[in-house]
Amino acid sequence: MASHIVGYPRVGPKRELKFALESFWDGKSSAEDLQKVAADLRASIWKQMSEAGIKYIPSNTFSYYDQVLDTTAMLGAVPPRYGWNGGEIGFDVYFSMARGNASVPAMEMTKWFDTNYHYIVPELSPEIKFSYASHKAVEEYKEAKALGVETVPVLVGPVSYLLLSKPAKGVEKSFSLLSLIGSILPVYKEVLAELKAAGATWVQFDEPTLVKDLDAHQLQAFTHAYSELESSLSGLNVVIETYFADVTAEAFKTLTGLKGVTGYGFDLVRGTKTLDLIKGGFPSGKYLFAGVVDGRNIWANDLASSLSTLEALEGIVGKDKLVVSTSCSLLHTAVDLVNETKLDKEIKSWLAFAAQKVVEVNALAKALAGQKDEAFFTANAGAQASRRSSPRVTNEAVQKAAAALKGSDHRRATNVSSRLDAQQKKLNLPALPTTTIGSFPQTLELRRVRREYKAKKISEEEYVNAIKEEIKKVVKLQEELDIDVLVHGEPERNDMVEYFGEQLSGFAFTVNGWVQSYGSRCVKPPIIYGDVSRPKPMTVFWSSFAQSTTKRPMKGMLTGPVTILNWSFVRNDQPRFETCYQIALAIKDEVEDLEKAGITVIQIDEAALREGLPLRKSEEAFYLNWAVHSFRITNCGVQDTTQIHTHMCYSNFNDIIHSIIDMDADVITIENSRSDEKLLSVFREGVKYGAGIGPGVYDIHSPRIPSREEIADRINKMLAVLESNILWVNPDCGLKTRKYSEVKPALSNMVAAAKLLRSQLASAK
Ligand SMILES: Nc1nc2c(c(=O)[nH]1)N[C@@H](CNc1ccc(C(=O)N[C@@H](CCC(=O)N[C@@H](CCC(=O)N[C@@H](CCC(=O)O)C(=O)O)C(=O)O)C(=O)O)cc1)CN2
Ligand code: MET
Ligand SMILES: [Zn+2]
Repeated sequence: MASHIVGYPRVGPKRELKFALESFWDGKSSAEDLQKVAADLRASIWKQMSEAGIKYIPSNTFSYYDQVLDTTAMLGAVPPRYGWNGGEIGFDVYFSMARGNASVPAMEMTKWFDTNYHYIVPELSPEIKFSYASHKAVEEYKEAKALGVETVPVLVGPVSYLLLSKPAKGVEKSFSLLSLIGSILPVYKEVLAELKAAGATWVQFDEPTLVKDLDAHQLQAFTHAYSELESSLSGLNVVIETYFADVTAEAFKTLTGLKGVTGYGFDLVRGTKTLDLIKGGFPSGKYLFAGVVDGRNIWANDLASSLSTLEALEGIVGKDKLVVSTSCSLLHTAVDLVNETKLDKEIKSWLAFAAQKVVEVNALAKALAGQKDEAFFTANAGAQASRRSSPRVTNEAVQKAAAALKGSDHRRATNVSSRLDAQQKKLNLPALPTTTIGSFPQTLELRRVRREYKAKKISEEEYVNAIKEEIKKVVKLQEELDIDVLVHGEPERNDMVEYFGEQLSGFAFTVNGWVQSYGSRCVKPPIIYGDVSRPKPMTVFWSSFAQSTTKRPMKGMLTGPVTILNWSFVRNDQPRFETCYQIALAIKDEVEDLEKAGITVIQIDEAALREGLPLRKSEEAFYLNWAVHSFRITNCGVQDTTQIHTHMCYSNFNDIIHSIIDMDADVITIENSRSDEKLLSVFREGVKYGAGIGPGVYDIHSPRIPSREEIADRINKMLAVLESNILWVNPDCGLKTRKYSEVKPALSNMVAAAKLLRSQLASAK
């Protein structure tokens, strides 16, 4: 019985890759230093899997930034603005595409399906000449082989690659991305030939778009692509991986009918309906890669339950054709539980990170082969039982209060335009008010202060004073820049979700449970293991202090329930909406305490609302309903004069704009500039929108500093579709990842642009 891992985290158990990348980008270390760290990480992962007994070990799942960008490099699909002149793509071009450089902005970055991972969106045009420009897949295969490890090279499948791309700017609308399939397949063929020559016997194509609602034309593209590849695939075993949801009956039919393919991988955690399709008929002689170990979460697998699923599948596909696997790449979970020294022992026994999941996959495969590790299974059953019955998981009062919310409605009493009038009387803001999204740069000094306080190396008093100084500095800077609605800069927060998790009951934390979000940036999602409640106010102290240092309005800054839910590792023992309602009640208490403390503008970030949208249309309405309801619960109790802001990032909102309006926030600040202002088209199409809105005027994910003219130009585009009295001026997102040397000139240009347009508006009157 065989075992397989779809993919593995590359950042390293202690974020070694992150530090190596950032040091290289800062010019503090060489390309060779970076390559050495990367090679050591790959070697240790391969060794670990091979020692665990995994049969199908992936290679080419490492990436210096992103696997879709790696595919863009493989295909030589570099947008002309990066000045690439052919040849093997090096760090220069590669990182310019990812991060931009002094003269050229970065490529667009967007959410990878419904995860908190972000990929770099390929930009394609009919004229593009593809060429084999990065041999990384082959090099990694050979590198593992040289270490004595036979691997399965993983490629982003050709059809998913195109479906995840976008037409380059200026390309005519009728251009179909799928029409490029014939142009990219020759490169894939070269890669396959080279892999075969190097000795590869298996190859894995990740085609996760197969879990979406695809039309007949899109499905046809898979059939076409794989029959085109058939001769190149001969002599290789081929597995097509799908993940993140179940596949439709049509997609299942297409997939299992593909030529040249030996096996199919399915996510059997999120895609339980796929089980019925498999039971309804699985092609004989083909391999089933059964993804029973959850790659999206940190819970230990219920081995007994997985084993019975696998036994049933064995009856269908045959003993020698069933492969035990993970539900998706382990990229989306934390790396190694071994490094968690501070976790409560009982809670720790409920968990498995990537390294432990590898062991689970292997234990299941061995059990199927009749070599069950009884001790391992017994310990696992014990942990499952302890989690089911532990009193620390349940809080009946919370359960009751949350249950009462379901089915009821929660809304502010007056409509948004009359609220905005009441707020303006109080706030007296200029036209095109300027603001920022919340965080200011997290300097090394600041991180040191937080770290030393956590480690009890400095006293509470020293810590509080240091944070107060930082807030004063940030307030002063904003006043000097002449920003209208201020923020305190979030210096006391490590992360906008983790910070709240740390103060709510029902959450546990890790020390090293990092998960890659984009590039070198990682998050440490808290673990929601029990019913959620708020023992005491969380932000009132800092927000009140910040407000006391300025006459300008200071935004209270909270993370909303949907975002806390979507960016945590959530319970899998109750529906997501139940957990979300519990968090909503906790945030509601916080909103009301802030209002009582005299904070008149409160921002409740719902950065992750869009990414939680189910991948299948049929499930969207249900999600949007409870998600938007949860948001409204948090602020339905405030006065008309309290202005509620929300913020969202990376959002393709056009399809859910009515739900966004239904959140009934007074002001929304929204990412806009790193996605070619796609957001604005929804207003161009005439959607009625009356609340305040601040589409981001510049991309904060890039070190590049936008000019006043460029920002003014962006604001002008907004004014063409939105009334000037509802428009706000702000960056795309928080500034915590930037340096002050970037933030000061960028914000200064932003305020100058707003002032320029204010005067133009005034003289036009
Ligand atoms: N949860 C979440 N998801 C999100 C976002 C977000 O802000 N939060 N933003 C969007 C974009 N994604 C982002 C993801 C991460 C970061 C980010 O800045 N991450 C930081 C980590 C932030 C953090 O929590 N750092 C801690 C830990 C500090 C630290 O690094 N300490 C050292 C200690 C070393 C020592 O003891 O000497 C370490 O652990 O390495 C802190 O600042 O307090 C990073 O990777 O650099 C930004 C955006 C989408 N998804
Ligand atoms: C990822 S959304 C970020 C919102 C948060 N208030 C910040 O400014 O960092
Ligand atoms: Zn954001």
